[in-house]
Amino acid sequence: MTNALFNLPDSHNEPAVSYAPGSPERARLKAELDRQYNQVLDIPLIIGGEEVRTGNLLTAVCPHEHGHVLAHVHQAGEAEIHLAIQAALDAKADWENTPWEERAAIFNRMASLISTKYRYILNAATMLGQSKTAHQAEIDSTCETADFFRYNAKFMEQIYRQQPLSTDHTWNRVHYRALEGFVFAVSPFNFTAIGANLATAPAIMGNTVVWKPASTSILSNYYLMELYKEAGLPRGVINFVPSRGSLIGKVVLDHPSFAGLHFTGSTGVFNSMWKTVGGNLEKYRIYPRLVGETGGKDYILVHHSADLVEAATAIVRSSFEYQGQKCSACSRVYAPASKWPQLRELILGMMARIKVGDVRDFRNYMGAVIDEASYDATMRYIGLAQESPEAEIIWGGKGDKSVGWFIEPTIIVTTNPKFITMEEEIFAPVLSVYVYEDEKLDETIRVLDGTSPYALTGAIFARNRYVVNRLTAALANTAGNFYINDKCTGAVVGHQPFGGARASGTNDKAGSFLNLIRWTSPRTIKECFAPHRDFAYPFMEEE
Ligand SMILES: NC(=O)c1ccc[n+]([C@@H]2O[C@H](COP(=O)([O-])OP(=O)(O)OC[C@H]3O[C@@H](n4cnc5c(N)ncnc54)[C@H](O)[C@@H]3O)[C@@H](O)[C@H]2O)c1
Ligand SMILES: N[C@@H](CCC=O)C(=O)O
Repeated sequence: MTNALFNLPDSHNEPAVSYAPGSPERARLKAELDRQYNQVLDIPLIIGGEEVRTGNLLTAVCPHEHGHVLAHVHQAGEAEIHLAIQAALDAKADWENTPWEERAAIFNRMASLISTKYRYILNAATMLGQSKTAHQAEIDSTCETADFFRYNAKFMEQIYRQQPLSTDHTWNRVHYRALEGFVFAVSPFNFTAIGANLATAPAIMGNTVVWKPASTSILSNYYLMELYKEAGLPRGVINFVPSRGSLIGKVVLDHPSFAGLHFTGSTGVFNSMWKTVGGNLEKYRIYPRLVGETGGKDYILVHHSADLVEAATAIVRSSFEYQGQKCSACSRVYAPASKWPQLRELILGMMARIKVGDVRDFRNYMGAVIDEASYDATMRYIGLAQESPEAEIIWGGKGDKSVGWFIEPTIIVTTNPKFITMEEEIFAPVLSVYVYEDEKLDETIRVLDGTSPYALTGAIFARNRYVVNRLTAALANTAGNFYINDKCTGAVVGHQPFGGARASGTNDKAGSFLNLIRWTSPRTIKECFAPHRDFAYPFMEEE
């Protein structure tokens, strides 16, 4: 429809439900958990709106009960990947020419469906398939996902309103085109909301997408596709292509119409894709946009002026919520020697209250890690700490993978600030602590800055304002998301644009207009109302 300049509904953040004992929401979530636990889905590819079954199947299981199958998932081969690319290209013209307010309406409907019918479906799928507790599922698959949809519609509107100056005789306009080609979205297992945002952020800007979800978050990601369909997203705009990463990466990145990569995952995978793109440059029609948010080795630095209860709370929450499997999770702490005995006691007091187990039991604070590879890798790191004279495990340290991939929340204290667990991303419930001499704060800042290649999130705890100011300046390049007297996890869409630098990614800030800018190729249009009629300059006729 034309002949009106529409205003979008105001954006707001979806309020989280508490699932308190006896609440109707808790009863509905439990019922949905039972429904999904007691069925085995057959999950197809979705290409151009059609379900495609290849018969080449992977199983999706509960990480906390790995013998329990949730779904059989059809995997794409080379032929289906080509079909998905073609479906995205076929859908492109209609979608990019759809008026922006129509696209925004679909996104607002997606958000409304999440806050009502799909809240329980997505939360249950995220709990069962990714082993999140009810609270962690709620803030991810409901709140953050709905927030991405509502706010991205608003950010699109903001971008489109950015227009250049004009004069009496010229009208200058910027036309925010979609990219010429299709976008490849590749998502990690750990946030349902990230899977949602990686595919839909390019889509709201008029692009069509080939989406490769992680094999270990397939259940919730499949329900997202159901939601998009129910909200009226046209066929072919997002094509759902579960597949082996290395296969789909090779086929897609080889295609001349590949126009952009929207990736979140490990640094190694992103680096390898970037290299492949570099080697293929001459094949492409355009320079592809490469957006990748990658690994982290996030820290909390405690100053002796800090409130220790607040610091201990932040350390425990950001290290162990969702089993430490947030890219933002705290995995190294720098604690002042003068306060370490009290801080340690406070932390251990909280640890004693943490229960680990099946997430359907709402008393558990933690579930299992995502798969056997993660379990084995984490236990190897714990083994290194057990054997080292430089490290002492002061909490946890054991694992049991007989039923689920369970690892005790583990705290290592090391005398070596560059001990391997202070340096490498483990992506599991393992926290390392280095105790520094209070008077060596400057040296500790330098060590912190130079210890790990990552720069995603970091937090400081101090009440001395001069110290807050000094640390904020000195640690400027150590984190793309920096927190003062708060935990280093839990960025909220529209409030804390999210992304890191160094080896943590391209810092294109999910949850802000900065990310959406990457999915448009602006065209400047100058129209002249009084074109010149004589080519000559005035001084050409006389000296
Ligand atoms: N910075 C952020 O915002 C952010 C957010 C979430 C997770 N992460 C990071 O993600 C990682 C954990 O997630 P993960 O284990 O799912 O990451 P991963 O890198 O193993 O996988 C990410 C995705 O890439 C796919 N993939 C793997 N190889 C591929 C290839 N050659 N071509 C194309 N796709 C390929 C995987 O199948 C998956 O879908 C951690 O490093 C974490 O820090 C970062
Ligand atoms: N945005 C989330 C982390 C996403 C990565 O896994 C947070 O801020 O905790």
